[in-house]
Amino acid sequence: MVLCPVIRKLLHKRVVLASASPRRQEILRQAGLRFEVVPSRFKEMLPKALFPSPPAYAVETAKQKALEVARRMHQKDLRAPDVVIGADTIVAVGGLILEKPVDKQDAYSMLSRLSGKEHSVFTGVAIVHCCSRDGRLDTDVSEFYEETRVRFSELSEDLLWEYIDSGEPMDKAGGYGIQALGGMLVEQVHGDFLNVVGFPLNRFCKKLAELYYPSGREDPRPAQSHQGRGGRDEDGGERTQAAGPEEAVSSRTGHSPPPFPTGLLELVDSFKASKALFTACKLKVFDLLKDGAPLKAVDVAGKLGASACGTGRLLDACVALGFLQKTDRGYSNTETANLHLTSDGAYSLRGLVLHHSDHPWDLSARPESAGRDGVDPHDGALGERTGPPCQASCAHSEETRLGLLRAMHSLAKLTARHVATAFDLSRFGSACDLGGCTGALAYVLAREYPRLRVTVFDLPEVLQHVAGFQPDGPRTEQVSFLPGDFFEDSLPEADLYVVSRILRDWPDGKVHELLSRVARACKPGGGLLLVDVAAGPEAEAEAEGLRRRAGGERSAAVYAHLLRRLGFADVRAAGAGGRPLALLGTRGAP
Ligand SMILES: O=c1[nH]cc([C@@H]2O[C@H](COP(=O)(O)OP(=O)(O)OP(=O)(O)O)[C@@H](O)[C@H]2O)c(=O)[nH]1
Repeated sequence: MVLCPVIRKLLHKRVVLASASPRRQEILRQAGLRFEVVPSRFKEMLPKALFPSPPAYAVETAKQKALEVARRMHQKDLRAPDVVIGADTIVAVGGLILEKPVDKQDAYSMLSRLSGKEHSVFTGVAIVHCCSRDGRLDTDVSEFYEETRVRFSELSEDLLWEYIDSGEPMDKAGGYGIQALGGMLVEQVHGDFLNVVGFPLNRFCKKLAELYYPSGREDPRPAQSHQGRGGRDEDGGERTQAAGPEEAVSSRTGHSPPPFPTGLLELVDSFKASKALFTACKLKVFDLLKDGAPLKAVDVAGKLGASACGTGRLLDACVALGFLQKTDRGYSNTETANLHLTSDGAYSLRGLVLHHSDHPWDLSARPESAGRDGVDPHDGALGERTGPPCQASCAHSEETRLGLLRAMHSLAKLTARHVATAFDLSRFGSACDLGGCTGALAYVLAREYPRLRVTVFDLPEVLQHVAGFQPDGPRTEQVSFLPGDFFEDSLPEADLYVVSRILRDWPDGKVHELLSRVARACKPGGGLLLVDVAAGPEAEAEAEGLRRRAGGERSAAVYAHLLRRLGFADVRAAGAGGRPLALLGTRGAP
């Protein structure tokens, strides 16, 4: 079947994943689904002998997991989510069903049973559409399963025990994790790999497509049957009620709707997601949940002096965004939140988030830029506009400038080591970081290259604040600060010029002017390190479109082309965390 973009169909629904499996959460999150996680309390103890086949068992377990969550959530708030997804993964070998091992000995007997043989991995999935009406919960279950066949090599006793002692088998069906160490055991996989990991994403999308893009206009929904009448869908799955996707209604009334405004709705949705993050940071939710025991929504509300209901919604939104986790004991921070969203985390980005929240337009513009010589960094980035009215006032206030410095400092600190090590810069003896602000990158460059002397060149009104941002530990003599304007003054002499995170909001003309000045100042054999490029070909295209609309990064290809035109040769790109990060060009002979 032809796949359609289906995940977006769930973006505007409240979706709950009834699973504690981190793998399922990751697979679905990476597919772009937004959801809350409410692990099911359903005990996986259905009598296996009653099922005609192993997948029938997996499907029923998945369904019971999802229904348990739907009912519990409905009972709690008299409001069920729109969709609950449940899944169950099992291994079937020689008529036996293997689930998660209960102890090491159990893991040993499972793995030795699988050694040198082929087995099947089945994941049953239930998609439960819920509707609370007059205090009653109506559910509509669609279900399916996927099979993947996996062949193991012959496993030596030593390998078996070494693997078991790694601890990996314990929370995995069949006692192995194909995505990690367990991959060593596997000789052949026939079918969907993600199905083995715990969630058959491809089949899930096809199922959603069946539900949300019904084929014929006359009878838009796939043939369905109802619970109690023993109906089965084409996968052998039981359906309790017809699914209710919106297209079905419009087809029945004969009304043909306009094209679905996906981009617009996604924009609204991402605004809501950002808003939840901004609000939680402002209210210091992550500070509150740091280190301590998990807290219930009412307790968080009490400490914040906010309403329990609103706080609960905010916390659930943070769970869906991956910043909080929710268990029976309450809410607690995820690793990401501890590291980046608390006020005093070593890599805190809270300042950046707060600045984004208060000054969405001047975030990346340099603090001094607005109003200077009538140059507006957003010119071009936002068409003919001469600058947002908010900019003059917010960019001039001292408090705003400090907030912006804090934001830029935290971001530079977070990425500095990646930037400093993206290329081998040991051939350079001196560097000049243009607009290097608080010196966050300069200090890391100095630490990585003990021979390198780094000058931070920035406006006097910026440099007057840098004392408050000096790094911990011994001050390095390698770093010095020089006041100046890189558009007006001669650039300090250096073997390497660094242009990091300052170009994104400038119009093309200003970018060209600055890089031309760098090219003129750079000696043959000298370098230009340019940081802040958009990721990947798709992201590049998107970045170009987005940048034209609202400012932002340019693609690596655009910058590389410009650097070559300006006389830089051997322009190379390097990335970090799977996305492009920086370009290094070497100045050729003029
Ligand atoms: O190769 C791999 N095979 C299986 C897994 C993981 O194994 C578990 C299967 O257990 P189950 O389906 O019962 O799910 P739980 O983890 O108990 O979570 P629920 O709350 O949904 O019941 C599953 O986590 C797979 O991801 C694996 O990681 N690799």
